[in-house]
Amino acid sequence: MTAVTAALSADRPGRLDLSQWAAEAVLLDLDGTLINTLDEFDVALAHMLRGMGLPPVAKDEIARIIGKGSEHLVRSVLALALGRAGRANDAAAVEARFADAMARYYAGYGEVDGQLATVFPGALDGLRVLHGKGIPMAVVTNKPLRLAEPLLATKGLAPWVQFLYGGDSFEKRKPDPYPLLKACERLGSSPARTLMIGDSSNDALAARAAGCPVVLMRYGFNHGLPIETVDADGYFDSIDAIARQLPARPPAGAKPGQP
Ligand SMILES: O=C(O)COP(=O)(O)O
Ligand SMILES: [Mg+2]
Repeated sequence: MTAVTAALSADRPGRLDLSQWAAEAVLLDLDGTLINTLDEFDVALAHMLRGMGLPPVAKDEIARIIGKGSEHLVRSVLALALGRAGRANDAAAVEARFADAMARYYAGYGEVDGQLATVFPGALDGLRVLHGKGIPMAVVTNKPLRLAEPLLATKGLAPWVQFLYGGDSFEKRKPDPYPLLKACERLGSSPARTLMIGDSSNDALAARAAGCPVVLMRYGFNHGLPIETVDADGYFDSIDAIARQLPARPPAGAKPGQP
């Protein structure tokens, strides 16, 4: 039995007892996990739609679409707005406007990147605690690097994170396991000993396929669905709470079981 299975079969079936499980590394999602970026998405998309002469889309509708990358977000919002304007909104109509919409979206987002976003309570402390325990971290987001990089820096999270991978870092993105596997490779950790912390089914699916245990934040977006409907190893209200439970990483060279 692996240590993960052993910890899972403890007194809370289906849940991973983090205090009994030594993490070699942690992977973190960005939007909805570390940072609340809903207001930035809202402003950038409003800028895009205004410039295209299309009606606005509500914030709660945007919250349900976030998490699958900018292209998916822009295509979905375009289709919604075109439909509301009484215009054709099939795939061909959306594709015809896609490049223009993306350019407007990036321009709108670039003006507010990091300014309207807030770090979720406990996220920064959580990163500090993980760092103090010697656990290396990487951020694996579907947000493009050009937006993710300044955001992480502006919000003061960058110094705690070894690597950042965006939705455009590789050919495949979450829910594909590829970015998680590449992050593990770079961190020198085995997937089975690397904890993914996310906020959506996208993160959970990618982690399951990569063989990483996964815990999910209750405050995130998750495509508008209750988070506990997603198969995961635990559900938490703050990253701080996760970080405090995990044991410190044993020094390099220590044998399993050694203090
Ligand atoms: O869809 C996005 O742009 C952000 O997604 P994330 O939740 O992977 O950070
Ligand atoms: Mg997310």
